[in-house]
Amino acid sequence: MYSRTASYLPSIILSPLRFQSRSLTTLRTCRRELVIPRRPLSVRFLFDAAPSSSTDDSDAASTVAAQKNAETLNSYAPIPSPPPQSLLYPLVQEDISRYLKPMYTRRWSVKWNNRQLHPTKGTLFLAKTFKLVDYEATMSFLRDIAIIVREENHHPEIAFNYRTVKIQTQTHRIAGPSIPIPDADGKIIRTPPGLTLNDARLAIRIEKLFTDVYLADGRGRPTGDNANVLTTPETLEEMEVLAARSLRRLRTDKTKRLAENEHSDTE
Ligand SMILES: C[C@H](O)[C@H](O)[C@H]1CNC2=NC(N)=NC(=O)C2=N1
Repeated sequence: MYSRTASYLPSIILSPLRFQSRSLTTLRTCRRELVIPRRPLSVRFLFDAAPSSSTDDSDAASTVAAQKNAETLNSYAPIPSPPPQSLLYPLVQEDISRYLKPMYTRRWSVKWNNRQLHPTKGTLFLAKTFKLVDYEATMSFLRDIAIIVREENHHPEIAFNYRTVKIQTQTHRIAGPSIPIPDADGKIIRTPPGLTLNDARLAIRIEKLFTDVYLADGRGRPTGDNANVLTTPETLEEMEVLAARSLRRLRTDKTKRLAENEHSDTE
């Protein structure tokens, strides 16, 4: 794909006349080849399939449904108001008790230093693996999640399979003191990733969607109690221990990678 594009490019550069005589379709194909791989097909599909408009009736119906959903969800976890973008502080004890603890009983957990879905970022994530009955249900759930994600402007990492959807969310830069993390170019100072009210909101909305729609109509399957033992920090101290541990790992790994790069440069 890239090689076809690459072999075409010199002819554009070397021969403007020949380039002009080529059909625009070829150029468009060429551009498409360059653009499409940057966005996974599944994600394009999800957004393209989002409903574009709704009638007054369905607006009214969805408002009623939304109120009903809010009541159902509030029975186990309130949705926090979105924090201002400039005040993305890590969750405090009250937030953990109020928003995360009820979610732990629904198989959400805090993953630390998880590279499985994101090879370059470690540290804390709020995560859950959902189970569905078939691929149609999985695709539908992903589409519904994509709508919530767009509304929240908070983008979790998502991996999916035939009947499972793995979600993990973190806030890339939390407010607070900066911590030096060495990057590819050398040492930089930045605030580390962490968990904020944005992550709690997103997780609660996705949980609400799954419970009220997918579990309710049988397309979602309850996650059994025999699922793997999950990490569920209930106090700020426990959360900070995890954060410190994962950051230490992140920094050590980056330093190691830097050293390896230097080593290969000198060879
Ligand atoms: C400016 C914009 O709001 C931010 O870059 C958002 C976008 N989506 C995001 N998604 C997630 N998961 N974490 C973030 O910190 C984040 N930041």
